[in-house]
Amino acid sequence: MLPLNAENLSQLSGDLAVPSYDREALTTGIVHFGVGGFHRAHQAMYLDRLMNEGKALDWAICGVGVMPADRRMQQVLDAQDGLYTLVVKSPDGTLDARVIGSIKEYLFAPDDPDAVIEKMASPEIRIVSLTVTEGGYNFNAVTGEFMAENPDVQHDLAQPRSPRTTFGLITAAIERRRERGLPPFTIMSCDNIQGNGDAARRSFVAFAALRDSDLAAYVEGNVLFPNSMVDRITPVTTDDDRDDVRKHFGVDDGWPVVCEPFTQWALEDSFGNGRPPWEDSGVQVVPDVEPYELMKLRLLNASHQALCYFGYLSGYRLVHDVARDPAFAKFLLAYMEKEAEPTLEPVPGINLREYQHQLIDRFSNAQVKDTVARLCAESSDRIPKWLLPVIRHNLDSGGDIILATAVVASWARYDEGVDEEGEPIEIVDRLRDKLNAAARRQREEPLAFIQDRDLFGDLAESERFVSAYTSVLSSLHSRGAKATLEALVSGSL
Ligand SMILES: NC(=O)c1ccc[n+]([C@@H]2O[C@H](COP(=O)([O-])OP(=O)(O)OC[C@H]3O[C@@H](n4cnc5c(N)ncnc54)[C@H](O)[C@@H]3O)[C@@H](O)[C@H]2O)c1
Ligand SMILES: O=P(O)(O)OC[C@@H](O)[C@@H](O)[C@H](O)[C@H](O)CO
Repeated sequence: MLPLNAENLSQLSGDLAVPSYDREALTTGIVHFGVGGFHRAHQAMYLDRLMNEGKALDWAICGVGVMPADRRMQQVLDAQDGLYTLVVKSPDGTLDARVIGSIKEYLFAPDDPDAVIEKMASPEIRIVSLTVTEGGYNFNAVTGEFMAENPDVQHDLAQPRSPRTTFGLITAAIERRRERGLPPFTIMSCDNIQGNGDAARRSFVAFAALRDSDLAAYVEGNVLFPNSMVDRITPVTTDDDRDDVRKHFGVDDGWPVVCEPFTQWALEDSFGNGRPPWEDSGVQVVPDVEPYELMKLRLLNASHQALCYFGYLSGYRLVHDVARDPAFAKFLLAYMEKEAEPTLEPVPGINLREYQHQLIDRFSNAQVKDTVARLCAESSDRIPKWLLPVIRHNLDSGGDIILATAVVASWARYDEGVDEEGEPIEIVDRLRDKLNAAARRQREEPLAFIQDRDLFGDLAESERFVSAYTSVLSSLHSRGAKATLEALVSGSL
């Protein structure tokens, strides 16, 4: 079995496409924080497309990991010269696989933060991009305020020369470039947050302001933060995925990526120091990304939350099994059509009804094997950003709220940490202890879960919301998830 690395590329099977460009000749133009599955299925893939056409050869990526768990990515990518296999899985079982070559280097920040700062301070770096999860921006989802009390942020403020966080590292590089008379890089967020560029700007300016006001003014006035909508369902890589790559392509890849065929990226053209010709690789470069973002977050991402807790409590563990259950498909379509769509503006070039049905098809792709567990993780970073805005909008406009509210109640039921068979549920959430403690009180105090103002703001003061929420929660307790979902679909709840 051939290990995947630069030396072995020429010996790989003909079924596996490999970079047609000279990787030795690439120069690095982008530093990317959070090299996980998604970045490797999306941005790195778009750049690899360009490079295969002889373009963007000065925009190779230097990956950066800041979390302890990222050491594994460093080890794998170092051993593989930055190469990995991207396997695109169609619903009919067709595999389209290629080795992606656009990541040239990888730095693990905890080993040498200064090397990361120095890399970003070098003139050839013109973009710093991010997929550091919704929680990575460190703002309160209700107030939007940067959470200065975060101990890692406090560490970086006390020791600005050896920072730990994305904010500390990137801000130090902005300062160093400024001292050297170099123009700043653009900071490009690719996370699932509404106004992700604006949110990144707020967080970076707020962090800089905690250091000094002049630095904050410099970031605010000189660094550009394009907004973007990014989309491609990319599950967590499994050992079966590694085995499949060995079996089908005869190559030993320590960390391949599997994803669906669909991919979309709508991006604002707001770059201060150059950019690759993204539009030549299928990226939609648009003047205003907001309609695309709201469509994607409120239809796709919020539907993921709509299916995951009800799905888990109904005994499902794989997303396609949930989406193929007719009661679930009806529930998701009803949520999208009756509650999410009325909150959206028209989206240029997109028929929203077709988009909704296409989502059910995408969720139903059995080859991708996305897990319900992936969607249930870090809910406290997702529900307030994707679903609660739909509820608030409809409370203000007098629109329907029962289905979106039911999703919140299903999250509260899930966070009790025990399923309908009495088996433990493993809650993965940085707020797990607090959420679990509140959810465990709710059989006696039905509002316990939603009284957390950091997550729900003043929603628990809305009579209409509380009435819908308590009736669904009570049904979840008395009838269980599947019967509750069926009652919601039939309109009897
Ligand atoms: N997986 C998808 O289907 C998908 C699709 C569209 C967008 N996204 C976006 O990409 C993000 C990452 O998804 P993924 O599937 O690659 O996940 P992943 O777990 O494979 O990778 C996440 C990366 O972010 C890093 N990270 C997490 N918290 C961080 C923090 N506080 N500071 C710095 N780095 C941090 C992790 O260490 C890791 O490198 C999502 O949260 C989402 O915003 C994902
Ligand atoms: O990865 P997250 O945390 O943004 O959210 C979980 C999923 O909803 C998300 O990953 C989707 O699969 C993705 O946004 C599809 O493009």
